[in-house]
Amino acid sequence: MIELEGLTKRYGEKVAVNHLTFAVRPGLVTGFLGPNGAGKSTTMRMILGLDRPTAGDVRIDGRHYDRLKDPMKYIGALLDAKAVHGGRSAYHHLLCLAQANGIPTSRVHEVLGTVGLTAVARKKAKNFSLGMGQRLGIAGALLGDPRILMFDEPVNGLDPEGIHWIRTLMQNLAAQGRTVFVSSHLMSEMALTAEHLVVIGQGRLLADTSMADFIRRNSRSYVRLRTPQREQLLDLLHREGITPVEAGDGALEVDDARSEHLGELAARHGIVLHELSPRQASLEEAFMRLTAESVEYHAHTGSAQAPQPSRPWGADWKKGS
Ligand SMILES: Nc1ncnc2c1ncn2[C@@H]1O[C@H](COP(=O)(O)OP(=O)(O)OP(=O)(O)O)[C@@H](O)[C@H]1O
Repeated sequence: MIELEGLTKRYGEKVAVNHLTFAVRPGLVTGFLGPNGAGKSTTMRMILGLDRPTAGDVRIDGRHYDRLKDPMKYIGALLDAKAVHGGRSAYHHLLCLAQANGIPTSRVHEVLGTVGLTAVARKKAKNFSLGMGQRLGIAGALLGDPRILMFDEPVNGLDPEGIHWIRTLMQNLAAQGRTVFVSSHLMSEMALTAEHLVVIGQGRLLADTSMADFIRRNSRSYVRLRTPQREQLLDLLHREGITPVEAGDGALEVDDARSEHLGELAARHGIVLHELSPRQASLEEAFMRLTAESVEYHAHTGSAQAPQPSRPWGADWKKGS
């Protein structure tokens, strides 16, 4: 279990992590989500005692990282896969780590097998592909057979096979009862991997919820309507007890409605429709809406920009679990 309490980190004027309080529980994969610059890496560095909190506290199984005897046996982490001495072979890299941390050599062979690097164990790490480097970093995290594992953006830049492998590995580690905490800025990836979600934006906690709950609340289906007779359509919908949402581009959205029903209703009242389309909001869209206000750098092209919220989704379930 990892427990954060009011964890805060300031760099001068910049508040990178702002009073974060949550717990990462064993037996499941917890996704740590946030847009670029949200404070995920800073939080993970504080968990590992690599950065000092400005305020607040973080404990690993009830203790501070620097109070852990043989910390690699409690918590294994992959923060930066490139942080390897390139001139060393995979085997020697892991052997050095094992010897420095009182871990038996037999574990080196075991973890090389687990991550599928046995055949290239004697090759120099500097010749490794991105995927092989990630696997080596993960082998290092697994070396002490820790109950807690933490991975910072482990699938960044990997091909689909590598992504699938890491996803399965994390789920297997959680199924063994371990605590698995993994950061990402991709909601779609987390939806396939994590059972629990912690979302942050500009260092602040935006959501701490089960994935099932997030999906249930955000699998919004709606019908999009566009008409040149907007006022008449609004009046008609209100008379029928239907409250549409303004889409921002002149269109109207009606939640949980059937397009046939709305189309027939408009036809009966002689209202022309230019659009009548059933839609399903994606989880990625829900995540972008949740974090829209806390994204540091927006793209300025319409297509790449986060959708403008027609209403603040997620506002009603912040921190709900
Ligand atoms: N050493 C530092 N000095 C000053 N500012 C920093 C430092 N480290 C991080 N920051 C700032 O703190 C904020 C959080 O950064 P952090 O790297 O933790 O975010 P992140 O969520 O991991 O982002 P990314 O997904 O881009 O890696 C950013 O605005 C960053 O510029």
